[in-house]
Amino acid sequence: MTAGVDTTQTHDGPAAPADPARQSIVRSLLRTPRGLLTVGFLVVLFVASLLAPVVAPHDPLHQELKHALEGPSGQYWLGTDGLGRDVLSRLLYGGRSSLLGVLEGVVAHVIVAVPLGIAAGYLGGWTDRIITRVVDIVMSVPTIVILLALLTMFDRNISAAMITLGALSAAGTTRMIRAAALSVRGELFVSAAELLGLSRPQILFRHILPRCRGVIIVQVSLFAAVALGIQTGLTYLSLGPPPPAPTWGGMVADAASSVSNDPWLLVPAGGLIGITVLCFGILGDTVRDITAQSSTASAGLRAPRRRPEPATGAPEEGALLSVRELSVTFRTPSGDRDVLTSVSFDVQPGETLGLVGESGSGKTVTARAVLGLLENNGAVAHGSARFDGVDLLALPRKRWAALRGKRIALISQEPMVALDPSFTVGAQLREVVRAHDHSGRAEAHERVLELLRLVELPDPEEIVKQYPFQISGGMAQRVAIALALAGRPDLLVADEPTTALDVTVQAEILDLLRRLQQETGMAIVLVTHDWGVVADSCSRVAVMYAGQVVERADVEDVFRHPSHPYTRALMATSPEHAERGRPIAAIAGQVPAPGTWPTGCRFAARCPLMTEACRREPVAMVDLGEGRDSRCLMATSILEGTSA
Ligand SMILES: Nc1ncnc2c1ncn2[C@@H]1O[C@H](COP(=O)(O)OP(=O)(O)OP(=O)(O)O)[C@@H](O)[C@H]1O
Repeated sequence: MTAGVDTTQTHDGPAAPADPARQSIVRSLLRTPRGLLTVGFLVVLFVASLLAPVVAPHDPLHQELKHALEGPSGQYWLGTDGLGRDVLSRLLYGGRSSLLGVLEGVVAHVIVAVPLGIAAGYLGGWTDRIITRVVDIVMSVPTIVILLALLTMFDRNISAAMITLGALSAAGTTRMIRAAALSVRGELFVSAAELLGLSRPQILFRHILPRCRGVIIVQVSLFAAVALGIQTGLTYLSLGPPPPAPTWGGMVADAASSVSNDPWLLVPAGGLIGITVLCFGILGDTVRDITAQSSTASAGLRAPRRRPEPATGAPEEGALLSVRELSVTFRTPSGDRDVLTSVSFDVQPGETLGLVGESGSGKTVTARAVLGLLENNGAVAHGSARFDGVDLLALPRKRWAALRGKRIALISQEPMVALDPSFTVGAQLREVVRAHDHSGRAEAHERVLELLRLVELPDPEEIVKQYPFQISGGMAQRVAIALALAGRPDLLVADEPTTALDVTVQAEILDLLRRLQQETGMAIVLVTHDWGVVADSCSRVAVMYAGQVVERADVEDVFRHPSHPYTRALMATSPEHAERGRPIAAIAGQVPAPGTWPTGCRFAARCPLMTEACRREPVAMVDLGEGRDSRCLMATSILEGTSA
């Protein structure tokens, strides 16, 4: 393996493409012709209405009966109404009350929907259940009946009606924002932020809210279109400001009454209302297209949250982390699936434990369950994970905050998804450093540079200014390691930290982890399927197969004498064990998927040593002494060499 890092290298892999979520929605909107056209139209309309006293060519109330019902002319650009009033001026003045009504409704809509939707989606649990029920009830309320009653009670107060409309219609928007927040909550950078010790308000304002802004803009635009339609309808029915005050709805009503004498009169008011409603709709659709990825949030399946049954089994003497009988269930569309059963292992301070196994064997689920980061549809059904004497699986959320990032940290396979693309590397590191050290800006900046030097990143002053998509995968993984080290953790969970990187960078990152471990004395749980990595980095290993640990031992023992046929087969498939000139062996068959596990040994169908006894009943872990365990009936004879 290569030691050290080429400090002249700035890119050790292709840079990731820019994340659309990072780009300003407004900028993207203005780049599309329809976005530019609709935004331009609405801005001109708002400004012209606001400046009506300055820009309107006539007094909107002034009557010139001799000019009644005239068509467009040099004097009256859009003609006159039945009382000889200038239509253009009335439209501009009418726009003030119509657009003000829309604005009032939109403000009420946002004030109600955004906090409720975000709270329901991000906080979940009871908050979500209560908000969802209230939303369901409000959605069944007939809004228009309430508006009509309100206008009768409050003497045609259109502002009260629009504010009520905004608040009542917020129910649907609350649902959409909830779904978006729920999906963002499941993203790895949010888990990583939680794990790095950031507080909930910090995560809410810095990570969740910006990600939901696309959905918010879409919903608000669509609501504005509806609000304008309703506002116009109410003024059409004379439920708004009384005549002669100009309103768009009132102008349509006037035009309708004289449509047989002058059909033109319907065109300016009707056309303007139609185009404005259309513009709000197109605006919403365009923003939806731009933020398609983030707005297609789905709530997903949720597993019942239940307190895991405590596991028996004493922790190993002096262990920093002691996982016992860990079982995890996922709720899937085809029913509940056990994905882990009775996983147990120990990690001593300062040591590296390798979790090894084929794809789908349950390594990542084990790591995430221990860290309290299971996806929404997953739940720990049984077991314990004692960290320094405290059972992590039984910890309430609040007490997790005291451990996350400070005593336990995570680095994942995809460094890019663990970094929020909306912020520079420096901003993200500073935020985490300040959360841990409670330091000032300057002090935090110094610590950030120190961390970047610690992970051997060249030119830290430059890197702090970069966004994650501007740096390479290898550099991003170093930043992720720096983030993890910010809280000076005792335990680092590294989930295949080099899988997404190219081979030379993999070696550098593993060297870096080893050096950091020697310097800081932290323990590491290293998830990998690479025996080379196990040999180089781990002191102990837990081999996983189909949701179980099938062998636990010191690394030297495993390499010298594997006691489980699966370990033997897995090692034989490792490129290091391939004989020159021969193809790398593969284990015949596949890991059985959760839900299809046999009653007996789960490896039986692929095992060369399988006997009838193996299929009969579940195989328990056999203690082979000297810290070795194996889930194989033949383990002793394999070690004694009496089995082939
Ligand atoms: N959210 C989920 N819902 C349902 N099943 C899941 C979920 N997450 C993981 N699983 C299942 O759990 C099993 C173990 O997955 P896990 O990701 O832990 O495997 P792994 O050993 O880490 O594999 P890899 O090396 O490919 O990452 C797999 O069968 C997987 O399909």
